Amino acid sequence: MTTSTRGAAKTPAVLVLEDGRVFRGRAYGAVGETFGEAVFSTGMTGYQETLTDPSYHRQVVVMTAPHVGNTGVNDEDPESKRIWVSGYVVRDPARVPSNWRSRRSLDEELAAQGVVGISGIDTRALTRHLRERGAMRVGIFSGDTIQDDAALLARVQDAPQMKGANLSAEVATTEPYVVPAIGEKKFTVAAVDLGIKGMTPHRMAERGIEVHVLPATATVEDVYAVNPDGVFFSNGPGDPATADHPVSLMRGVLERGTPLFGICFGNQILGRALGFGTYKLKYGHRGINQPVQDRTTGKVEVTAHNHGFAVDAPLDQVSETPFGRAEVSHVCLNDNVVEGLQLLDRPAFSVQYHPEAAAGPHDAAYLFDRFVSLMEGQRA
Ligand SMILES: NC(=O)CC[C@H](N)C(=O)O
Repeated sequence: MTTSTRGAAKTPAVLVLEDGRVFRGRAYGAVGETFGEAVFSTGMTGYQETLTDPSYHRQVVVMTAPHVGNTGVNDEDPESKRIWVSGYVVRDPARVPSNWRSRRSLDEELAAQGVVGISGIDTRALTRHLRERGAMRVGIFSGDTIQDDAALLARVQDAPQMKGANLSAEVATTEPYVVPAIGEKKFTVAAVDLGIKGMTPHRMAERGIEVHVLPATATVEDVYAVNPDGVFFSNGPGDPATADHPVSLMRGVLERGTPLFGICFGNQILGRALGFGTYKLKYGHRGINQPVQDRTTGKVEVTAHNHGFAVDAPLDQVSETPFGRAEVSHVCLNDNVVEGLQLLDRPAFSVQYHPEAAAGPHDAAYLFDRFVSLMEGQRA
């Protein structure tokens, strides 16, 4: 990737999908080339949180909202230390950002971080294509990297697939760190970082939890060395079928009966730890308006999603697992995909979506309170 930006808005760019469909537009952000899995996000706000979510590592994100960058880039909203998307696709980027917190334009930020993007293409047509054909590999090429379409297509078809990708270690912390409780400390949680977003420990800290964030390679001994009241497994990039170490770590936690909560990748890990399979969705769920039903209360919540894989568990029956009975606690009302699991004989549950979502909606914030209740129950 190169990062020259001067005149990028006039530099031609080409987006090539692995099935040969081509879109032509203009460079946005860094000029150069990039590859990844093409996925679309329907969120109309929260682009900074999307770009900096480590779960988007190796994905090229297509924004269905036509105007992106309107509020520029601030220093408060990132979910991690850098942008993780491997490429960014927008229709009509803001020419003049306007917001009291804005420090620079999104175009400048993408360029400064070396993230290659494309603008000025028909993102609606591209999204419909991905919805019909499914998420697939893509390349974006601008400036000197443009060659004839056949040569570009061959390069896209050589790029790695998302299925089978083991990526947590590429994004997670290598050193443990502590996020202190806000106010009085009530609990200690060991959070296994598979690609954690900054807002997750914050949501726990707000509830009096001191969060010990541990590397993805943490062992059962590392987890129990912090004397946790609860253990958390984070979101993260890649294919859950490859996450053998987190699955065996989680089994160690389930055996001990410590309260356990998982989000997104963490839900897929719980699924696997219980003996269920995972599979790749055709085009996944990404956005901030996905309807989910909490089957334990019957309530419907509007939620933030970012997942391309899902757990394969029976919806309408209680399953016997090595850790007792388990059931599907949450389901997506658009397509009946499993969105949450809970154990009936042990204090453990997880959701496939994002109750921490900083850009909102916040309907699902109660799940952090549920985790607190499990930890309180264990003490009583
Ligand atoms: N946000 C996440 O944790 C995503 C989990 C997994 N990488 C998926 O795409 O399904």
